[in-house]
Amino acid sequence: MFLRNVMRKIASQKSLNGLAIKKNYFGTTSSLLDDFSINANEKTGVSVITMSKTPANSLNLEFIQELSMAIQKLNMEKSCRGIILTSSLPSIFSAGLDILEMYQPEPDRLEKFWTEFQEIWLALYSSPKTVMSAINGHSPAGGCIIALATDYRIMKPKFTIGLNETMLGIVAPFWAEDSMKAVIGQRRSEYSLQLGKLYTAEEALQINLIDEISDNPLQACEDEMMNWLKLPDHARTLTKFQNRGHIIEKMKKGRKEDLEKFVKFIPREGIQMALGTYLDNLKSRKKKQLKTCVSDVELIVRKIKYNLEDYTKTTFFYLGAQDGILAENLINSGCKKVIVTEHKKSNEEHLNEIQNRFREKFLRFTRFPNSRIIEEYKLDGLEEKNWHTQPKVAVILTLLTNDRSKLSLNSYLLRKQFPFNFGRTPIFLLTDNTESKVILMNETNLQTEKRIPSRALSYMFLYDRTLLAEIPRLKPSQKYTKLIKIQPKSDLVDLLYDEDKFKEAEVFLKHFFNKPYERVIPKIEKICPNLGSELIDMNITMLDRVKDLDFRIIGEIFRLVASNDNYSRNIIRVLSSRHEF
Ligand SMILES: CCCCCCCCCCCC/C=C/CC(=O)SCCNC(=O)CCNC(=O)[C@H](O)C(C)(C)COP(=O)(O)OP(=O)(O)OC[C@H]1O[C@@H](n2cnc3c(N)ncnc32)[C@H](O)[C@@H]1OP(=O)(O)O
Repeated sequence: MFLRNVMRKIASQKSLNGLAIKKNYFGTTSSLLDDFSINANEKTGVSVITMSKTPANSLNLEFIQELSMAIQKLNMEKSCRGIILTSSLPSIFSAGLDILEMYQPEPDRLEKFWTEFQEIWLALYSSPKTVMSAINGHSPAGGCIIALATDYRIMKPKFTIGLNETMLGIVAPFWAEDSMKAVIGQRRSEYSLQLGKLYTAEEALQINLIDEISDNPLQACEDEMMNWLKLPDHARTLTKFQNRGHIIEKMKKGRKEDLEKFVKFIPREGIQMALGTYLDNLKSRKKKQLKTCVSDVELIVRKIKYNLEDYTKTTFFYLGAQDGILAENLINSGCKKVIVTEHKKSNEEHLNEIQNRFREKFLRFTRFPNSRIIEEYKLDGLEEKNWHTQPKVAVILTLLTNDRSKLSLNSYLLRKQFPFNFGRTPIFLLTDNTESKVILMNETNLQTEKRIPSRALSYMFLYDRTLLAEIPRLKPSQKYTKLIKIQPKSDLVDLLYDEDKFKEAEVFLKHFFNKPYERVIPKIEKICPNLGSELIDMNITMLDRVKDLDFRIIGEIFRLVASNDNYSRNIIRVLSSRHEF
Protein backbone atom coordinates (compact mmCIF):
# COMPACT_ATOMS: atom_id res chain seq x y z
CA MET A 1 0.00 0.00 0.00
CA PHE A 2 2.71 2.42 1.03
CA LEU A 3 4.83 1.57 -1.97
CA ARG A 4 1.85 2.06 -4.22
CA ASN A 5 1.40 5.54 -2.80
CA VAL A 6 5.05 6.26 -3.35
CA MET A 7 4.84 5.18 -6.97
CA ARG A 8 1.80 7.38 -7.42
CA LYS A 9 3.61 10.26 -5.80
CA ILE A 10 6.62 9.86 -8.05
CA ALA A 11 4.33 9.72 -11.09
CA SER A 12 2.41 12.81 -10.03
CA GLN A 13 5.62 14.68 -9.41
CA LYS A 14 6.35 14.41 -13.09
CA SER A 15 3.23 16.34 -13.94
CA LEU A 16 3.80 18.83 -11.15
CA ASN A 17 7.27 19.43 -12.35
CA GLY A 18 7.72 22.96 -13.55
CA LEU A 19 4.76 24.16 -11.60
CA ALA A 20 6.37 23.52 -8.30
CA ILE A 21 9.64 25.20 -8.96
CA LYS A 22 10.29 28.47 -10.65
CA LYS A 23 11.83 28.39 -14.10
CA ASN A 24 15.08 29.77 -12.77
CA TYR A 25 15.55 26.71 -10.62
CA PHE A 26 19.24 26.40 -11.40
CA GLY A 27 21.68 28.79 -9.80
CA THR A 28 21.57 30.28 -6.33
CA THR A 29 18.42 31.47 -4.63
CA SER A 30 17.95 32.86 -1.17
CA SER A 31 15.12 32.23 1.19
CA LEU A 32 12.65 34.96 1.91
CA LEU A 33 14.16 35.37 5.32
CA ASP A 34 17.71 35.19 4.03
CA ASP A 35 18.23 32.40 6.49
CA PHE A 36 19.38 29.89 3.93
CA SER A 37 20.29 29.70 0.27
CA ILE A 38 19.93 26.99 -2.33
CA ASN A 39 22.52 26.35 -4.94
CA ALA A 40 21.18 24.13 -7.68
CA ASN A 41 23.76 22.61 -10.00
CA GLU A 42 22.33 21.99 -13.43
CA LYS A 43 25.07 19.60 -14.43
CA THR A 44 24.94 17.28 -11.45
CA GLY A 45 21.30 17.73 -10.46
CA VAL A 46 22.44 18.34 -6.90
CA SER A 47 21.03 21.17 -4.80
CA VAL A 48 22.96 22.40 -1.81
CA ILE A 49 20.89 24.02 0.91
CA THR A 50 23.09 26.18 3.10
CA MET A 51 21.55 27.30 6.38
CA SER A 52 22.81 30.66 7.56
CA LYS A 53 20.55 31.78 10.34
CA THR A 54 22.73 33.46 12.92
CA PRO A 55 23.70 32.76 15.57
CA ALA A 56 23.02 29.03 15.70
CA ASN A 57 20.70 27.92 12.88
CA SER A 58 18.19 27.25 15.58
CA LEU A 59 14.90 26.20 14.07
CA ASN A 60 12.13 28.64 14.78
CA LEU A 61 8.72 28.52 13.18
CA GLU A 62 9.47 30.77 10.25
CA PHE A 63 12.80 29.13 9.52
CA ILE A 64 11.26 25.66 9.55
CA GLN A 65 8.39 26.79 7.36
CA GLU A 66 10.68 28.27 4.73
CA LEU A 67 13.10 25.38 4.83
CA SER A 68 10.32 22.85 4.64
CA MET A 69 8.74 24.56 1.68
CA ALA A 70 12.08 24.59 -0.13
CA ILE A 71 12.65 20.89 0.52
CA GLN A 72 9.15 20.00 -0.60
CA LYS A 73 9.70 21.91 -3.82
CA LEU A 74 13.00 20.18 -4.44
CA ASN A 75 11.33 16.85 -3.75
CA MET A 76 9.02 17.58 -6.62
CA GLU A 77 11.62 18.96 -8.98
CA LYS A 78 12.44 16.35 -11.56
CA SER A 79 15.81 17.80 -12.48
CA CYS A 80 16.90 17.62 -8.87
CA ARG A 81 18.38 14.23 -7.99
CA GLY A 82 20.23 14.99 -4.80
CA ILE A 83 20.03 17.42 -1.91
CA ILE A 84 22.83 18.32 0.48
CA LEU A 85 22.11 20.15 3.69
CA THR A 86 24.86 22.21 5.23
CA SER A 87 25.55 25.37 7.21
CA SER A 88 27.47 28.54 6.56
CA LEU A 89 28.07 29.12 10.27
CA PRO A 90 31.63 28.39 11.29
CA SER A 91 30.91 25.96 14.10
CA ILE A 92 27.24 25.06 14.13
CA PHE A 93 25.31 22.88 11.71
CA SER A 94 22.09 23.46 13.62
CA ALA A 95 21.47 23.99 17.34
CA GLY A 96 18.16 22.21 16.94
CA LEU A 97 14.80 23.65 17.76
CA ASP A 98 14.77 27.23 18.86
CA ILE A 99 14.33 26.86 22.58
CA LEU A 100 12.65 30.23 22.72
CA GLU A 101 9.77 28.75 20.77
CA MET A 102 9.17 26.36 23.62
CA TYR A 103 9.94 28.66 26.51
CA GLN A 104 6.84 30.52 27.69
CA PRO A 105 5.05 29.62 24.49
CA GLU A 106 1.87 30.94 23.01
CA PRO A 107 -0.45 27.95 22.42
CA ASP A 108 -1.37 28.59 18.79
CA ARG A 109 2.15 29.24 17.75
CA LEU A 110 3.43 26.23 19.67
CA GLU A 111 1.01 24.04 17.79
CA LYS A 112 2.02 25.48 14.44
CA PHE A 113 5.65 25.14 15.37
CA TRP A 114 5.46 21.45 16.11
CA THR A 115 3.25 20.75 13.10
CA GLU A 116 5.82 22.37 10.88
CA PHE A 117 8.61 20.44 12.50
CA GLN A 118 6.76 17.20 11.85
CA GLU A 119 6.24 18.37 8.30
CA ILE A 120 9.87 19.14 7.57
CA TRP A 121 10.91 15.83 9.03
CA LEU A 122 8.49 14.00 6.77
CA ALA A 123 9.65 15.99 3.76
CA LEU A 124 13.23 14.98 4.47
CA TYR A 125 12.75 11.45 5.68
CA SER A 126 10.47 10.52 2.82
CA SER A 127 12.28 12.53 0.18
CA PRO A 128 12.57 10.62 -3.09
CA LYS A 129 15.92 12.34 -3.64
CA THR A 130 19.24 11.30 -2.26
CA VAL A 131 19.65 13.55 0.74
CA MET A 132 22.92 14.07 2.59
CA SER A 133 24.06 16.14 5.52
CA ALA A 134 27.38 17.93 5.45
CA ILE A 135 27.57 18.46 9.19
CA ASN A 136 30.19 21.12 9.48
CA GLY A 137 29.52 22.05 13.10
CA HIS A 138 27.63 21.08 16.24
CA SER A 139 24.39 19.30 15.63
CA PRO A 140 22.51 18.64 18.84
CA ALA A 141 18.85 17.61 19.28
CA GLY A 142 16.74 18.92 16.38
CA GLY A 143 19.96 19.36 14.39
CA CYS A 144 20.61 15.66 14.83
CA ILE A 145 16.98 14.83 14.02
CA ILE A 146 17.36 16.64 10.73
CA ALA A 147 20.65 14.90 9.98
CA LEU A 148 19.15 11.52 10.86
CA ALA A 149 16.39 12.15 8.36
CA THR A 150 18.92 12.24 5.54
CA ASP A 151 20.53 9.28 3.77
CA TYR A 152 24.16 9.94 4.50
CA ARG A 153 26.00 12.03 7.08
CA ILE A 154 29.51 13.40 6.81
CA MET A 155 30.77 15.39 9.76
CA LYS A 156 33.68 17.65 10.54
CA PRO A 157 35.96 16.39 13.34
CA LYS A 158 35.58 17.48 16.97
CA PHE A 159 32.04 18.83 16.77
CA THR A 160 29.22 17.11 18.60
CA ILE A 161 26.01 15.42 17.57
CA GLY A 162 23.24 13.58 19.38
CA LEU A 163 19.72 13.59 20.70
CA ASN A 164 20.29 15.39 23.97
CA GLU A 165 16.66 16.29 24.66
CA THR A 166 16.64 14.74 28.12
CA MET A 167 19.32 17.23 29.11
CA LEU A 168 16.72 19.92 28.59
CA GLY A 169 14.12 18.00 30.54
CA ILE A 170 12.21 17.16 27.38
CA VAL A 171 11.76 14.01 25.35
CA ALA A 172 12.69 13.37 21.73
CA PRO A 173 9.62 12.52 19.65
CA PHE A 174 8.97 8.86 18.90
CA TRP A 175 9.64 9.30 15.19
CA ALA A 176 13.06 10.79 15.89
CA GLU A 177 13.76 7.85 18.17
CA ASP A 178 12.66 5.48 15.45
CA SER A 179 14.96 7.10 12.93
CA MET A 180 17.83 6.86 15.38
CA LYS A 181 17.13 3.20 16.06
CA ALA A 182 17.11 2.55 12.35
CA VAL A 183 20.58 4.03 12.10
CA ILE A 184 22.40 2.93 15.25
CA GLY A 185 20.24 0.11 16.59
CA GLN A 186 17.84 -0.33 19.49
CA ARG A 187 20.29 -0.76 22.37
CA ARG A 188 22.59 2.09 21.41
CA SER A 189 19.62 4.39 20.80
CA GLU A 190 18.01 3.63 24.10
CA TYR A 191 21.26 4.30 25.89
CA SER A 192 21.95 7.50 23.96
CA LEU A 193 18.44 8.84 24.30
CA GLN A 194 18.02 8.19 27.99
CA LEU A 195 21.31 9.83 28.79
CA GLY A 196 20.87 12.60 26.25
CA LYS A 197 24.27 11.72 24.86
CA LEU A 198 26.15 14.12 22.67
CA TYR A 199 28.90 12.39 20.74
CA THR A 200 31.96 13.87 19.18
CA ALA A 201 32.24 13.20 15.47
CA GLU A 202 34.84 10.54 16.23
CA GLU A 203 32.55 8.77 18.71
CA ALA A 204 29.57 9.21 16.43
CA LEU A 205 31.43 7.47 13.63
CA GLN A 206 32.16 4.53 15.89
CA ILE A 207 28.48 3.96 16.59
CA ASN A 208 27.44 4.65 12.97
CA LEU A 209 25.54 7.77 13.89
CA ILE A 210 27.48 9.39 11.10
CA ASP A 211 28.99 7.75 8.04
CA GLU A 212 32.21 9.64 7.54
CA ILE A 213 34.46 12.29 9.02
CA SER A 214 35.94 14.92 6.79
CA ASP A 215 37.56 18.31 7.18
CA ASN A 216 35.43 19.43 4.28
CA PRO A 217 32.09 17.69 4.70
CA LEU A 218 30.43 19.54 1.85
CA GLN A 219 33.05 18.51 -0.67
CA ALA A 220 32.98 15.00 0.71
CA CYS A 221 29.20 14.88 0.36
CA GLU A 222 29.39 16.15 -3.19
CA ASP A 223 31.89 13.41 -4.02
CA GLU A 224 29.87 10.72 -2.30
CA MET A 225 26.69 11.94 -3.96
CA MET A 226 28.20 11.12 -7.34
CA ASN A 227 28.43 7.47 -6.31
CA TRP A 228 24.81 7.43 -5.25
CA LEU A 229 23.66 9.11 -8.42
CA LYS A 230 25.26 6.44 -10.56
CA LEU A 231 22.30 4.23 -9.64
CA PRO A 232 18.89 4.53 -11.22
CA ASP A 233 16.76 6.84 -9.09
CA HIS A 234 13.61 4.73 -9.06
CA ALA A 235 15.35 1.63 -7.73
CA ARG A 236 17.19 3.54 -5.06
CA THR A 237 14.07 5.49 -4.04
CA LEU A 238 11.91 2.41 -3.76
CA THR A 239 14.56 0.66 -1.72
CA LYS A 240 14.68 3.65 0.58
CA PHE A 241 10.93 3.53 1.07
CA GLN A 242 10.98 -0.20 1.63
CA ASN A 243 13.35 0.48 4.48
CA ARG A 244 11.66 3.56 5.88
CA GLY A 245 8.03 2.91 5.03
CA HIS A 246 7.01 1.52 8.40
CA ILE A 247 8.56 4.44 10.27
CA ILE A 248 6.90 6.98 8.01
CA GLU A 249 3.54 5.27 8.26
CA LYS A 250 3.82 5.08 12.04
CA MET A 251 4.68 8.76 12.21
CA LYS A 252 1.75 9.72 10.01
CA LYS A 253 -0.64 7.66 12.06
CA GLY A 254 0.68 9.01 15.33
CA ARG A 255 1.35 12.61 14.39
CA LYS A 256 -1.92 14.02 15.70
CA GLU A 257 -1.43 12.38 19.06
CA ASP A 258 2.21 13.42 19.03
CA LEU A 259 1.16 17.02 18.48
CA GLU A 260 -1.40 16.86 21.28
CA LYS A 261 1.22 15.50 23.64
CA PHE A 262 3.69 18.15 22.65
CA VAL A 263 1.36 21.10 23.18
CA LYS A 264 0.25 19.68 26.50
CA PHE A 265 3.69 18.70 27.69
CA ILE A 266 5.76 21.78 26.85
CA PRO A 267 3.81 24.41 28.81
CA ARG A 268 3.96 22.35 32.01
CA GLU A 269 5.50 24.26 34.88
CA GLY A 270 8.27 21.74 35.45
CA ILE A 271 9.21 21.70 31.78
CA GLN A 272 9.22 25.46 31.63
CA MET A 273 11.48 25.62 34.64
CA ALA A 274 13.84 23.11 33.11
CA LEU A 275 13.92 25.02 29.84
CA GLY A 276 14.50 28.28 31.71
CA THR A 277 17.42 26.80 33.58
CA TYR A 278 18.83 25.34 30.39
CA LEU A 279 18.65 28.71 28.71
CA ASP A 280 20.34 30.28 31.71
CA ASN A 281 23.13 27.78 31.45
CA LEU A 282 23.53 28.35 27.76
CA LYS A 283 24.08 31.99 28.53
CA SER A 284 26.38 31.60 31.49
CA ARG A 285 28.46 29.14 29.54
CA LYS A 286 29.57 32.13 27.57
CA LYS A 287 30.86 33.62 30.80
CA LYS A 288 29.33 36.91 30.07
CA GLN A 289 30.48 39.63 32.41
CA LEU A 290 27.03 41.00 32.83
CA LYS A 291 24.78 39.88 35.56
CA THR A 292 21.64 38.94 33.77
CA CYS A 293 18.47 37.13 34.52
CA VAL A 294 16.41 35.28 32.01
CA SER A 295 13.30 37.26 31.56
CA ASP A 296 10.94 38.14 28.81
CA VAL A 297 12.97 41.24 28.31
CA GLU A 298 16.13 39.37 27.79
CA LEU A 299 14.52 36.88 25.52
CA ILE A 300 13.08 39.61 23.39
CA VAL A 301 16.42 41.31 23.29
CA ARG A 302 18.10 38.12 22.21
CA LYS A 303 15.51 37.46 19.60
CA ILE A 304 15.74 40.81 17.95
CA LYS A 305 19.40 41.45 18.40
CA TYR A 306 20.32 39.81 15.19
CA ASN A 307 17.82 41.76 13.21
CA LEU A 308 19.56 44.96 14.01
CA GLU A 309 22.63 44.09 12.11
CA ASP A 310 21.83 45.85 8.91
CA TYR A 311 21.64 49.52 9.70
CA THR A 312 21.32 50.50 6.09
CA LYS A 313 17.82 49.20 5.94
CA THR A 314 14.87 50.84 7.45
CA THR A 315 14.06 48.86 10.47
CA PHE A 316 11.04 49.00 12.55
CA PHE A 317 10.39 46.88 15.52
CA TYR A 318 6.84 46.97 16.44
CA LEU A 319 6.31 45.03 19.55
CA GLY A 320 2.83 45.17 20.76
CA ALA A 321 -0.57 44.03 19.81
CA GLN A 322 -2.10 46.73 17.78
CA ASP A 323 -4.13 46.31 14.71
CA GLY A 324 -1.33 46.32 12.22
CA ILE A 325 -2.07 49.68 10.66
CA LEU A 326 1.23 50.90 11.85
CA ALA A 327 3.04 47.99 10.26
CA GLU A 328 1.17 48.63 7.07
CA ASN A 329 2.12 52.28 7.04
CA LEU A 330 5.70 51.48 7.66
CA ILE A 331 5.85 49.04 4.85
CA ASN A 332 4.24 51.53 2.53
CA SER A 333 6.87 54.01 3.45
CA GLY A 334 9.68 51.70 2.42
CA CYS A 335 10.29 49.85 5.62
CA LYS A 336 12.25 46.70 4.96
CA LYS A 337 11.99 44.76 8.13
CA VAL A 338 9.09 44.47 10.41
CA ILE A 339 8.97 42.54 13.58
CA VAL A 340 5.67 42.15 15.24
CA THR A 341 4.76 40.87 18.59
CA GLU A 342 1.35 39.55 18.79
CA HIS A 343 -0.67 37.77 21.32
CA LYS A 344 -4.19 38.83 20.72
CA LYS A 345 -6.16 36.35 18.74
CA SER A 346 -8.45 39.01 17.40
CA ASN A 347 -5.57 40.67 15.63
CA GLU A 348 -4.14 37.54 14.18
CA GLU A 349 -6.30 37.66 11.12
CA HIS A 350 -5.46 41.20 10.27
CA LEU A 351 -1.76 40.63 10.72
CA ASN A 352 -1.89 37.58 8.53
CA GLU A 353 -3.63 39.59 5.91
CA ILE A 354 -0.94 42.26 6.06
CA GLN A 355 1.78 39.67 6.04
CA ASN A 356 0.36 38.06 2.92
CA ARG A 357 -0.23 41.35 1.18
CA PHE A 358 3.26 42.59 1.75
CA ARG A 359 5.03 39.28 1.65
CA GLU A 360 7.84 40.25 -0.67
CA LYS A 361 8.48 43.42 1.22
CA PHE A 362 8.98 41.68 4.48
CA LEU A 363 12.42 40.51 5.19
CA ARG A 364 11.34 39.50 8.58
CA PHE A 365 8.00 39.18 10.13
CA THR A 366 8.48 37.65 13.45
CA ARG A 367 6.05 37.44 16.23
CA PHE A 368 6.89 37.41 19.84
CA PRO A 369 4.01 35.60 21.32
CA ASN A 370 4.91 36.17 24.90
CA SER A 371 4.23 39.84 24.97
CA ARG A 372 1.17 41.33 26.49
CA ILE A 373 -0.35 44.60 25.61
CA ILE A 374 -1.66 47.09 28.05
CA GLU A 375 -4.30 49.11 26.37
CA GLU A 376 -3.37 52.40 27.85
CA TYR A 377 -0.01 52.35 26.19
CA LYS A 378 -1.40 52.16 22.74
CA LEU A 379 0.43 54.72 20.73
CA ASP A 380 -2.62 56.26 19.15
CA GLY A 381 -0.72 58.88 17.29
CA LEU A 382 1.26 56.39 15.34
CA GLU A 383 -1.62 55.51 13.14
CA GLU A 384 -1.25 58.65 11.08
CA LYS A 385 -0.55 58.06 7.44
CA ASN A 386 2.32 60.48 7.25
CA TRP A 387 5.11 58.06 7.41
CA HIS A 388 6.97 59.47 4.45
CA THR A 389 8.35 61.95 6.94
CA GLN A 390 9.52 59.27 9.23
CA PRO A 391 13.03 58.41 10.08
CA LYS A 392 15.11 55.71 8.57
CA VAL A 393 15.06 53.73 11.71
CA ALA A 394 12.63 53.51 14.49
CA VAL A 395 12.65 51.16 17.37
CA ILE A 396 9.85 50.64 19.72
CA LEU A 397 10.31 48.06 22.32
CA THR A 398 7.51 47.06 24.48
CA LEU A 399 9.06 45.21 27.30
CA LEU A 400 6.40 43.38 29.06
CA THR A 401 6.43 40.49 31.34
CA ASN A 402 3.81 38.49 33.01
CA ASP A 403 6.23 37.03 35.44
CA ARG A 404 6.96 39.80 37.85
CA SER A 405 9.30 37.88 40.01
CA LYS A 406 11.63 37.22 37.15
CA LEU A 407 11.81 40.51 35.40
CA SER A 408 15.07 42.17 35.57
CA LEU A 409 15.66 44.92 33.18
CA ASN A 410 19.28 45.38 32.75
CA SER A 411 19.74 48.61 31.04
CA TYR A 412 23.39 47.98 30.58
CA LEU A 413 22.59 44.81 28.74
CA LEU A 414 20.04 46.60 26.65
CA ARG A 415 22.50 49.26 25.81
CA LYS A 416 25.10 46.72 24.86
CA GLN A 417 22.68 44.84 22.71
CA PHE A 418 21.25 47.74 20.83
CA PRO A 419 23.39 50.00 18.78
CA PHE A 420 21.67 52.97 20.30
CA ASN A 421 24.01 55.29 18.66
CA PHE A 422 22.86 54.85 15.15
CA GLY A 423 21.66 58.21 14.17
CA ARG A 424 18.27 59.47 14.83
CA THR A 425 16.66 56.55 16.44
CA PRO A 426 13.85 57.07 18.80
CA ILE A 427 13.79 54.36 21.34
CA PHE A 428 10.83 53.86 23.50
CA LEU A 429 11.07 51.45 26.28
CA LEU A 430 7.68 50.72 27.62
CA THR A 431 6.76 48.30 30.27
CA ASP A 432 3.93 47.91 32.64
CA ASN A 433 5.21 45.46 35.13
CA THR A 434 4.55 46.28 38.69
CA GLU A 435 7.10 46.14 41.43
CA SER A 436 9.84 45.14 39.11
CA LYS A 437 13.25 44.62 40.41
CA VAL A 438 15.44 46.64 38.22
CA ILE A 439 19.10 46.05 38.06
CA LEU A 440 20.86 49.23 37.29
CA MET A 441 24.32 49.13 35.98
CA ASN A 442 26.55 51.82 34.77
CA GLU A 443 29.57 51.60 32.58
CA THR A 444 31.91 51.03 35.45
CA ASN A 445 29.85 48.07 36.52
CA LEU A 446 28.69 49.84 39.58
CA GLN A 447 25.55 48.03 40.38
CA THR A 448 22.59 49.09 42.35
CA GLU A 449 19.32 47.39 42.78
CA LYS A 450 16.12 49.02 43.61
CA ARG A 451 12.48 48.44 43.50
CA ILE A 452 10.70 50.75 41.26
CA PRO A 453 7.10 51.57 41.67
CA SER A 454 4.39 50.32 39.46
CA ARG A 455 4.45 51.91 36.06
CA ALA A 456 7.58 53.82 36.79
CA LEU A 457 9.23 52.05 33.94
CA SER A 458 6.73 53.56 31.63
CA TYR A 459 8.68 56.70 32.09
CA MET A 460 11.61 55.17 30.42
CA PHE A 461 11.08 56.88 27.15
CA LEU A 462 14.35 57.57 25.64
CA TYR A 463 14.20 59.54 22.52
CA ASP A 464 15.97 61.88 20.32
CA ARG A 465 14.09 65.09 20.50
CA THR A 466 15.23 66.25 17.11
CA LEU A 467 13.40 63.36 15.65
CA LEU A 468 10.29 64.07 17.58
CA ALA A 469 10.28 67.53 16.15
CA GLU A 470 10.10 66.01 12.71
CA ILE A 471 7.35 63.59 13.41
CA PRO A 472 4.59 65.51 14.99
CA ARG A 473 2.60 62.45 15.79
CA LEU A 474 5.43 60.92 17.65
CA LYS A 475 5.48 63.79 20.03
CA PRO A 476 4.62 62.72 23.50
CA SER A 477 0.95 62.13 23.45
CA GLN A 478 -1.58 63.32 25.93
CA LYS A 479 -1.70 59.84 27.22
CA TYR A 480 1.83 59.95 28.41
CA THR A 481 1.30 63.30 29.98
CA LYS A 482 -1.66 61.93 31.76
CA LEU A 483 0.16 58.93 32.95
CA ILE A 484 3.04 60.88 34.20
CA LYS A 485 0.86 63.37 35.91
CA ILE A 486 -1.11 60.70 37.57
CA GLN A 487 1.89 58.88 38.81
CA PRO A 488 4.87 61.10 39.11
CA LYS A 489 6.61 58.60 41.28
CA SER A 490 10.06 58.62 39.97
CA ASP A 491 12.57 61.00 41.42
CA LEU A 492 13.39 62.24 38.02
CA VAL A 493 9.78 63.05 37.36
CA ASP A 494 9.65 64.84 40.67
CA LEU A 495 12.63 66.83 39.70
CA LEU A 496 11.29 67.77 36.35
CA TYR A 497 8.03 68.89 37.83
CA ASP A 498 9.41 70.76 40.71
CA GLU A 499 10.71 74.11 39.55
CA ASP A 500 12.47 74.86 42.79
CA LYS A 501 14.25 71.58 42.86
CA PHE A 502 15.10 72.03 39.29
CA LYS A 503 16.63 75.41 39.82
CA GLU A 504 18.64 74.01 42.65
CA ALA A 505 19.82 71.24 40.41
CA GLU A 506 20.74 73.72 37.75
CA VAL A 507 23.02 75.55 40.12
CA PHE A 508 24.55 72.31 41.12
CA LEU A 509 25.01 71.10 37.65
CA LYS A 510 26.66 74.29 36.57
CA HIS A 511 28.92 74.13 39.52
CA PHE A 512 29.93 70.61 38.91
CA PHE A 513 30.10 70.76 35.22
CA ASN A 514 33.23 69.03 34.02
CA LYS A 515 33.93 67.55 37.41
CA PRO A 516 34.63 63.84 37.66
CA TYR A 517 31.55 61.82 37.36
CA GLU A 518 31.96 59.89 40.64
CA ARG A 519 32.05 63.12 42.56
CA VAL A 520 29.04 64.57 40.90
CA ILE A 521 26.52 61.81 41.23
CA PRO A 522 26.49 61.73 45.03
CA LYS A 523 25.97 65.46 45.05
CA ILE A 524 23.11 65.25 42.64
CA GLU A 525 21.62 62.53 44.73
CA LYS A 526 21.69 64.83 47.68
CA ILE A 527 19.24 67.03 45.93
CA CYS A 528 17.28 64.23 44.59
CA PRO A 529 17.88 60.73 45.91
CA ASN A 530 18.34 58.14 43.22
CA LEU A 531 18.41 60.65 40.46
CA GLY A 532 21.93 59.71 39.56
CA SER A 533 21.21 56.06 39.19
CA GLU A 534 18.01 56.78 37.41
CA LEU A 535 19.79 58.85 34.90
CA ILE A 536 22.42 56.25 34.46
CA ASP A 537 19.97 53.50 34.06
CA MET A 538 17.87 55.31 31.58
CA ASN A 539 20.87 56.56 29.81
CA ILE A 540 19.15 59.82 30.26
CA THR A 541 15.51 59.43 30.58
CA MET A 542 13.43 62.06 29.03
CA LEU A 543 9.86 62.48 29.89
CA ASP A 544 7.27 64.16 27.80
CA ARG A 545 7.67 67.09 30.07
CA VAL A 546 11.00 67.60 28.44
CA LYS A 547 9.52 69.80 25.80
CA ASP A 548 8.77 72.39 28.44
CA LEU A 549 12.18 72.25 29.96
CA ASP A 550 15.21 74.25 29.41
CA PHE A 551 17.40 72.29 27.08
CA ARG A 552 20.45 73.87 28.50
CA ILE A 553 19.81 72.13 31.77
CA ILE A 554 19.03 68.85 30.18
CA GLY A 555 22.21 69.19 28.24
CA GLU A 556 24.13 69.73 31.41
CA ILE A 557 22.63 66.66 32.94
CA PHE A 558 23.54 64.71 29.89
CA ARG A 559 27.05 65.90 30.01
CA LEU A 560 27.47 65.06 33.62
CA VAL A 561 26.04 61.66 33.46
CA ALA A 562 27.53 60.87 30.16
CA SER A 563 31.12 61.65 30.85
CA ASN A 564 31.95 58.11 29.93
CA ASP A 565 29.20 57.16 27.66
CA ASN A 566 29.27 57.29 23.92
CA TYR A 567 25.61 57.12 23.45
CA SER A 568 24.85 60.02 25.69
CA ARG A 569 27.60 61.98 24.07
CA ASN A 570 25.87 61.29 20.84
CA ILE A 571 22.62 62.58 22.13
CA ILE A 572 24.33 65.65 23.40
CA ARG A 573 25.87 66.20 20.04
CA VAL A 574 22.53 66.00 18.33
CA LEU A 575 20.91 68.17 20.92
CA SER A 576 23.71 70.67 20.78
CA SER A 577 23.33 71.01 17.07
CA ARG A 578 19.69 71.85 17.49
CA HIS A 579 19.67 73.87 20.61
CA GLU A 580 22.29 76.23 21.80
CA PHE A 581 23.48 75.21 25.15
C1 LIG B 1 5.46 12.43 30.06
C2 LIG B 1 4.80 12.55 28.72
C3 LIG B 1 5.80 12.69 27.67
C4 LIG B 1 5.16 13.19 26.42
C5 LIG B 1 6.17 13.55 25.43
C6 LIG B 1 5.68 14.68 24.63
C7 LIG B 1 6.59 14.99 23.50
C8 LIG B 1 7.41 16.22 23.77
C9 LIG B 1 8.38 16.35 22.71
C10 LIG B 1 9.35 17.44 22.99
C11 LIG B 1 10.41 17.33 21.97
C12 LIG B 1 11.19 18.53 21.89
C13 LIG B 1 12.31 18.35 20.94
C14 LIG B 1 13.30 19.18 20.97
C15 LIG B 1 14.42 19.10 20.04
C16 LIG B 1 15.36 20.27 20.17
O1 LIG B 1 16.00 20.56 19.22
S1 LIG B 1 15.47 21.13 21.60
C17 LIG B 1 16.81 22.25 21.36
C18 LIG B 1 18.03 21.64 21.91
N1 LIG B 1 19.19 22.35 21.52
C19 LIG B 1 20.25 22.38 22.29
O2 LIG B 1 20.28 21.83 23.36
C20 LIG B 1 21.41 23.14 21.77
C21 LIG B 1 21.74 24.27 22.65
N2 LIG B 1 22.89 24.99 22.14
C22 LIG B 1 24.15 24.60 22.37
O3 LIG B 1 24.41 23.61 23.01
C23 LIG B 1 25.21 25.45 21.79
O4 LIG B 1 24.65 26.68 21.44
C24 LIG B 1 25.92 24.87 20.57
C25 LIG B 1 26.74 23.65 20.99
C26 LIG B 1 24.92 24.46 19.48
C27 LIG B 1 26.89 25.93 19.97
O5 LIG B 1 27.73 26.42 20.97
P1 LIG B 1 28.54 27.77 20.73
O6 LIG B 1 29.21 27.74 19.42
O7 LIG B 1 29.37 28.00 21.95
O8 LIG B 1 27.41 28.89 20.62
P2 LIG B 1 26.56 29.53 21.80
O9 LIG B 1 27.25 30.73 22.27
O10 LIG B 1 26.18 28.53 22.80
O11 LIG B 1 25.23 29.91 21.00
C28 LIG B 1 25.15 31.12 20.21
C29 LIG B 1 23.85 31.77 20.52
O12 LIG B 1 22.77 30.96 20.09
C30 LIG B 1 21.89 30.72 21.17
N3 LIG B 1 21.34 29.36 21.02
C31 LIG B 1 22.05 28.23 20.90
N4 LIG B 1 21.23 27.19 20.74
C32 LIG B 1 19.99 27.68 20.74
C33 LIG B 1 18.70 27.08 20.60
N5 LIG B 1 18.53 25.75 20.40
N6 LIG B 1 17.63 27.87 20.66
C34 LIG B 1 17.75 29.20 20.84
N7 LIG B 1 18.96 29.83 20.98
C35 LIG B 1 20.05 29.07 20.93
C36 LIG B 1 22.77 30.86 22.39
O13 LIG B 1 22.03 31.11 23.53
C37 LIG B 1 23.63 32.00 21.99
O14 LIG B 1 22.87 33.17 22.12
P3 LIG B 1 23.53 34.49 22.70
O15 LIG B 1 24.68 34.80 21.80
O16 LIG B 1 23.95 34.17 24.08
O17 LIG B 1 22.44 35.49 22.64
